[in-house]
Amino acid sequence: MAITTHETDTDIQDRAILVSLVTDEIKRTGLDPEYSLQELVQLAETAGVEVLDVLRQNKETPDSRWFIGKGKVEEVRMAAEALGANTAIFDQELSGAQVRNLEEALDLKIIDRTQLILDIFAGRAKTREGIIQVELAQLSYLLPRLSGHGKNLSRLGGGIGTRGPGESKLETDRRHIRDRIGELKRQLDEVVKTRTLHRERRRKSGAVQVALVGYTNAGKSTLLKQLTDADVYIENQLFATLDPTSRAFELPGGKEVVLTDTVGFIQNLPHEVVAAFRATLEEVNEASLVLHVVDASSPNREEQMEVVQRILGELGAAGKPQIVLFNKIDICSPEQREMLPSGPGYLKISAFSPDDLARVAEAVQDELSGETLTFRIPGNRGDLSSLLYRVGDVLDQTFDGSDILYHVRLNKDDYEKWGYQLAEYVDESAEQPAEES
Ligand SMILES: Nc1nc2c(ncn2[C@@H]2O[C@H](COP(=O)(O)OP(=O)(O)OP(=O)(O)O)[C@@H](O)[C@H]2O)c(=O)[nH]1
Ligand SMILES: [Mg+2]
Repeated sequence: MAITTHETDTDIQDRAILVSLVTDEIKRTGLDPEYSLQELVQLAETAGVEVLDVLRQNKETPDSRWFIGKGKVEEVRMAAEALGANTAIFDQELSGAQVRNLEEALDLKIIDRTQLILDIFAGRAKTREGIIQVELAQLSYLLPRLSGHGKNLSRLGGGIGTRGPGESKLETDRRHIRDRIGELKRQLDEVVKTRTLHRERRRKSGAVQVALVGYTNAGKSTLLKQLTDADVYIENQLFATLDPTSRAFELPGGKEVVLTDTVGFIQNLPHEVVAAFRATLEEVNEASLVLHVVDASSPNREEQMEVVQRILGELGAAGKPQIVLFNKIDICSPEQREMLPSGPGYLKISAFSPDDLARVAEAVQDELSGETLTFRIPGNRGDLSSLLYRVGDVLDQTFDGSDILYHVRLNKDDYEKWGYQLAEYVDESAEQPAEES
């Protein structure tokens, strides 16, 4: 099986040349290819690969045979020879034919970004669900890339080490892989059913779900640990967490919610991966509140936030109430702090500051229990006054000329339902300024 075999090859250290091709299409996306490449270096190191060199090429369109241009292939070959590389890792997705042609031309193991990510996942998966999902993603990625024949076929799924699904040579047969995919999907359905039952039970017991989401390495697991004393794996590397962990989390008012840590997101997260990890990521959809953890110290903070919002959208969770936690504020430069947006829905925190953790707990409580607003209702609008009493918890009322000022605690859902009638009567000047760090 895919996961258990990788130990055998760890003595053969992967020594790699990284390659990035910047096409016009990539330029049009506006994404920074250098940032992607930096990340590829981190991913490679996380996978235990020694990075020897990084080569780049600008080209209108990819070469259909080798992806990079012929001259560049020669350059990679010479660099590999000079530095003693045994692997080339491409930052963009390669077709099956391109992999085979490159292998032939370079006599190196050829891996692309997606395979590298899946390989890291394979090394991390601990739960049954995680293991099934990784293998499913690997095989879904591999299948359309299996065409033609040859010795290279079995190496195609090899990945770093031998964690790839191609480890067992027999499994490189297409039909066999299709069968296996079917089997894995069935197994996953079972796991999903069990998970759904658990969730149902949790829901019936009235437990409210809060999900920690964010870019990989933002500090999600650290926050779960700091907030709940959970014993979770924390590492300064990409994709430290693969399987979701849930812990009870007590809010200041004594109410308990369930806080869930999830797999981190990354740019260019391949579709196969999102699809395969849907079961895990379902947790996010079940949540009443999303805590979006951001590494505020990252120079790529904004891109990372966009990636997270886009993937939340793909999961159908874009409209969830969200609190953005700008984490790692302790290592931000004054300029970085200055640039951070502020206001309601944004908190600047360090996961290591007890005061900040208390503010997170307060914010979660406020968000879940609603907010206190002041309404200025004209004295002749008895209908609105009674609506306020119906949908909210009126804390006090004072008279101001011909108006009545109501201080009301509103439940979020109710306010969303009725707020359109009341919105224009919110008295902004009476609001508390948003809490700031
Ligand atoms: N300085 C500082 N470091 C932090 C803070 N929060 C987390 N870290 C560090 O950031 C690194 C990543 O933390 P994790 O909690 O593993 O991050 P994650 O979001 O769970 O990452 P993945 O599971 O890989 O997606 C670790 O080295 C943490 O110690 C913080 O507030 N300040
Ligand atoms: Mg984590």
